Amino acid sequence: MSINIRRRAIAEQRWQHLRSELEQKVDERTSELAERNRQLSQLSENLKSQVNTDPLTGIANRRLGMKRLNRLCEQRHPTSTPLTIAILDIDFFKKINDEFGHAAGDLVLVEVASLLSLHLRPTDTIARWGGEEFLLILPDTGLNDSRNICDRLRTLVKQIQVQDHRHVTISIGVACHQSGESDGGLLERADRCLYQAKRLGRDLVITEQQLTSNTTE
Ligand SMILES: Nc1nc2c(ncn2[C@@H]2O[C@H](COP(=O)(O)OP(=O)(O)OP(=O)(O)O)[C@@H](O)[C@H]2O)c(=O)[nH]1
Repeated sequence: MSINIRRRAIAEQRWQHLRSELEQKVDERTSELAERNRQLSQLSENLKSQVNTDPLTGIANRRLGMKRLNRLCEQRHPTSTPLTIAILDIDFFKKINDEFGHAAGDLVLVEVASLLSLHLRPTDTIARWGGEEFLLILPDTGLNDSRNICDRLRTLVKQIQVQDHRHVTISIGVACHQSGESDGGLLERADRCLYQAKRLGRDLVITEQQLTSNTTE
C-alpha cells in the first residue's frame, strides 16, 4: 500500500515537472510569435509608408496625392466647404540641373518640399506630382484665400538660392472644385492655369478666375 502511495507521488512529481516544462515552452513560443508579429506589422507599416512617400523629399508621392484628392472630391456635396488645389512647378528647372548639376537640382526639390510643409496646414496635402511639380490640396479654402496662400509661397520660395547664385522661382495654377466634378476635371483646370502662368512669363500665380477673365477679354 505504502509502495503504491510512493509510486503515485513519484508519478505526480514527474507529471508536475513535465507540465511546468510544457508551460515554459508554450510561454517561450508565445513570446516568439508576439515578437514576430510585431516585426511583421513594423515591416508592413514601413512598406505602406514607402508606397506613399516620395523617396527624395519625404513628402507624399503622386499615388497618395491622387488617392486623397479622389476621396475628397467624392465626399463633397453642394453644401461642403470649398476645396482648392494648386499645381506648382519650379521654373527653368532644367537650367538649374544643367548649370549646377543634378545633385543641386535634387537639393532644390528637397528645400521647396520642406518650405511647403513648413508653411501649409497639417490638414493640407503636399505631394510630389512629377519631376519638378508639386500638387497642393487645400481643404476648407476658397479660391481667393488659396491665391493669397500660393502667392505667399511664391515669395518665400524666392529665398531659396542654388549654390548662392540663382534664386528659385515657381509658377502656380489654382482651381476650385465644382460640385459633382471629378478629380480629373479639377486637375485639368489647375493645369491650364499653370500653363498660362508659364506662358505669361513664370514666377506667377494664376487662378481659374483670371483664366476665365483673360479668355473672355
Ligand atoms: N535633379 C533632378 N531633376 C529632375 C528630377 N525629376 C525631373 N528632373 C528634371 O527636371 C527638368 C524639367 O525640365 P522641363 O520640363 O523642361 O521644365 P523647366 O526647365 O522647369 O521649364 P519650365 O517648366 O517651362 O519653366 C528635366 O530636365 C528633368 O530631367 C529629379 O528628381 N531631380
